[in-house]
Amino acid sequence: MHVGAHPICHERSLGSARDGRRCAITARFEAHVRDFANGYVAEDPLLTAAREYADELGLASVSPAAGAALRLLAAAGAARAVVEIGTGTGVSGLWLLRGMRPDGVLTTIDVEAEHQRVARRVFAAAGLAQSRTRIITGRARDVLPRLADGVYDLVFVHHDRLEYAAATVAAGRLLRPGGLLVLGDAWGNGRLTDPTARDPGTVALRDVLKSLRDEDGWLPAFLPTPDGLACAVRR
Ligand SMILES: C[S@@+](CC[C@H](N)C(=O)[O-])C[C@H]1O[C@@H](n2cnc3c(N)ncnc32)[C@H](O)[C@@H]1O
Repeated sequence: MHVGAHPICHERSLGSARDGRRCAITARFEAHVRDFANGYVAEDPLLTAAREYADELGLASVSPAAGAALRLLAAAGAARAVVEIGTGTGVSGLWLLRGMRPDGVLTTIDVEAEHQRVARRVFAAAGLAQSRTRIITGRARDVLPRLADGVYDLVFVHHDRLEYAAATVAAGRLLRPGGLLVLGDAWGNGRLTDPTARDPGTVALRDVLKSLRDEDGWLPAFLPTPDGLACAVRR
């Protein structure tokens, strides 16, 4: 077991971030940062309800901090055409739509029609016209080849880590030059930086982040929201 002074609290403690243990001060600091980031832009009751529906279905949704970042990114890019892979109950979709141009269309894909039924109700309750969303039921790998090349401003990927690499390749084709790819849940539920985590989903996530960083076609940055957003602009 590693024994050493912790870089943040300078306490000598048994264990370190490396073997998954953290001192109490660091844990409190991390909780404080997470709570501040999630509370800085508060969710409205509709987003809270959509998140609760997701919880009931056993689905993860983007954190409030990640949702606010998605809205920011869509607004900064004046996004009109957005693809989302992983509709869920519509939490991330609603954040994206609120940042997009008023005439923008969200194309959102999910293999589970039941999840999309809830999302459809959430979008309607938000007062969005049906024309603002194109909700496609199907597996990402079957649907993505049917979407047009080079016309999308933003692609948000939030489904199955084992399919993030294929979705990234597809996004390279779908995005216009200057368009933005965002991968959700990019901390891999905390496993990304745990060197002992070698499950296939975590390994796949590390590989896709490395390829985004190292390949010429992307300009990458990692946004450390509580759940992590890996972003890259299509050159
Ligand atoms: C984490 S949830 C998405 C949550 C949503 N983005 C949000 O924040 O509200 C992942 C969703 O991806 C869907 N999914 C999983 N694998 C898929 C695949 N291969 N193709 C399409 N959808 C998939 C699941 O049914 C689930 O609804």
